[in-house]
Amino acid sequence: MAEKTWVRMVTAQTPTNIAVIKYWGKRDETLILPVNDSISVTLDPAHLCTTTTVAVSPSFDQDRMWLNGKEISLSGGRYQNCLREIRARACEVEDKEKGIKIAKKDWEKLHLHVASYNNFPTAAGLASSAAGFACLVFALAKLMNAKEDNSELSAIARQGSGSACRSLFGGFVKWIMGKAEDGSDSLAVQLVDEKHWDELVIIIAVVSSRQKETSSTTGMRDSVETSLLLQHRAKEVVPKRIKQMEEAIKNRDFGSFAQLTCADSNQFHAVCLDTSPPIFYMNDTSHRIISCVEKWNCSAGTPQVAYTFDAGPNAVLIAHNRKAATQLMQKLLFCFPPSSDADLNSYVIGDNSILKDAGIEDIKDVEALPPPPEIKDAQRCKGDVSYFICTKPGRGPAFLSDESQALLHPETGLPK
Ligand SMILES: Nc1ncnc2c1ncn2[C@@H]1O[C@H](COP(=O)(O)OP(=O)(O)OP(=O)(O)O)[C@@H](O)[C@H]1O
Ligand SMILES: C[C@@](O)(CCOP(=O)(O)OP(=O)(O)O)CC(=O)O
Repeated sequence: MAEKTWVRMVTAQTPTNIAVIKYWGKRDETLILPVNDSISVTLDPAHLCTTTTVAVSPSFDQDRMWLNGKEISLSGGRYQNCLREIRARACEVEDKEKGIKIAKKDWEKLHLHVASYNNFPTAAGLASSAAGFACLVFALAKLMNAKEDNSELSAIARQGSGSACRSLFGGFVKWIMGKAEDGSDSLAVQLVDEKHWDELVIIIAVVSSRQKETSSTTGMRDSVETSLLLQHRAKEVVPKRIKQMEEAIKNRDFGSFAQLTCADSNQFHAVCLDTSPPIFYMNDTSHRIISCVEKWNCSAGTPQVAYTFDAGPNAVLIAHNRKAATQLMQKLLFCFPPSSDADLNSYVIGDNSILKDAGIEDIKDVEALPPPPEIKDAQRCKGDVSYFICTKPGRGPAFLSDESQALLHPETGLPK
């Protein structure tokens, strides 16, 4: 090994994803092996993503990690499993310019520094663990010159958080549950890339950005132990739905896509209710959003928007196209206007150019919106939604080569 002065770094950016056929329940808790396949759509990293810098240096005396600027422990089993698996695949690295040579066997002794930043709330039901673990594994694989492809890396990210395996790809992604006891065939594959169905528009209603009461991990463990509906779902319902969903995505059949997405979200929450003690992830605002979309889809004759909810009250709304998204925004802003002192540009974030299409420039335009005709006696619930994020299906992980975007200092390897 060269002198004890160098620091080698890699920075990557990884998207989050939202399942349209849900993963809920493990058959192996340690390896994180699911009881059914799942399918997700990757969200545009321009609006929701994790940035992670990983560094190695002979001067580091222990593995350390900083999440959103605060040091956290890496001693947890999930971090340890990911680090062990990726270290086992590390290869020789040589950078003649910097005088760095790391032999394969050196990786066992060398320590790592990791700094990660989520550009959205952590542990608030917006899948920070998915983007986070995918980014960690993706960046480490590059740092360590591992030769595995993204599907193989997904099987490592899976051991950090199940849903993380689906964040190794853009577009629509399937997590194949696999059969092997060692989990080697439980990995993600890309169904289609983000260009395949690029007219879809996604609006997330952040109903609460507080940390949730029952984590996904605990919730699904309780469901596996107590819910009969979960067993029926995994065995009888999901396998058929996966096939139908793959067809709907391949054919860009929005009617079928929306019907399957909504039904699967509702069944996942029914499993939560069927769990003992029951788990309530959605709240009154979530239910009002469902009702608003259902009434509109019904009156339009064909589905305009699909809704899906993860382990929290936030709604992820997938609109057929820009026109449907514009109408959706008008309906949502009528039903859930911002509190009077709010600034519209911080109430609707992400790609908020949709506001312009909707003819909304300021709060006065929101106040003047007509009630959605399909909702009888539509109520206005000010302040029930914290904010909206407008986004779309997006690409998979990418490296950031510009050192100024690194989260660690290139000389000290400590957070900037
Ligand atoms: N950028 C990151 N890098 C590594 N680990 C992360 C990162 N962000 C979050 N995590 C891990 O994920 C945990 C949060 O996961 P949790 O499942 O509770 O919330 P979530 O993923 O935001 O919500 P959900 O999975 O329900 O959508 C954090 O405590 C941390 O351990
Ligand atoms: C409701 C879900 O979002 C559950 C996600 O669960 P996690 O992947 O967060 O759970 P662990 O594997 O225990 O880390 C549905 C989904 O993403 O498929």
